[in-house]
Amino acid sequence: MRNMEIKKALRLYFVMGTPNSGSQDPLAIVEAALRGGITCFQLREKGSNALEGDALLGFAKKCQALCRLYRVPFIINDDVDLALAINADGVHVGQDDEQADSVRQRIGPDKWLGVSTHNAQEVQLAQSIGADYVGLGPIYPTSTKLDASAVVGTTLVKEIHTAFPDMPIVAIGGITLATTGSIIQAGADGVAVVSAIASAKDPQYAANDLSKTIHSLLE
Ligand SMILES: Cc1ncsc1CCOP(=O)(O)O
Ligand SMILES: C=C1C=NC(C)=NC1=N
Ligand SMILES: [Mg+2]
Repeated sequence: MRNMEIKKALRLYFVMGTPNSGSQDPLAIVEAALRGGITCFQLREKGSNALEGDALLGFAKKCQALCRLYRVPFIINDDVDLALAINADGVHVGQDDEQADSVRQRIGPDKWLGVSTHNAQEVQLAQSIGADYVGLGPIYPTSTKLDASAVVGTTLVKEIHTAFPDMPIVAIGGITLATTGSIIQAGADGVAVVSAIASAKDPQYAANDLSKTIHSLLE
């Protein structure tokens, strides 16, 4: 059943773009994260000196090839054209991006559609347009997304999970190994992280620690 497949994929959801890789080789970080056991990868190419055009297309294809090797879903953030061009497994859009319902028209029923949400009203809207999952956050303060909205905390995770028991929920924003357990226990199906893996001195090890913690809490 698709819903269960998606909930499992959300367990350890790595989100990254080349600007998040510091001085490291971004593709090496993606591969290390895959080796460490991430369950989903999202290419979120945003911010200063983000790749564009052919450079972005080439990098996206390399990430997609790695994800295929590790049998991990490959999601593109915001850029629906890119997602369609390379036949990504899905797209993730924010509240301010192309209206999620027109995205669903463009990508069709089989690709995954994720929507960023910050409150119950936005989750309700996402559900009504057929989102496959919601990203909920920022749970904690984050310096990765410069225009993040107000911190919501794990209380909202519990609230949304209770109000929308079937909606797959991935929490995002300032999440670390230390806070992952309480987020899962609040009812999230998984955690989405950028810096906890991308900025780790050993991204594979960081991903593996997160994976072990999450899988110790979920059957
Ligand atoms: C993309 C996004 N959306 C809400 S917070 C965030 C960034 C999360 O980055 P980090 O895991 O480093 O706090
Ligand atoms: C903003 C976001 C929220 N949630 C997820 C999963 N990805 C994002 N880019
Ligand atoms: Mg966006």
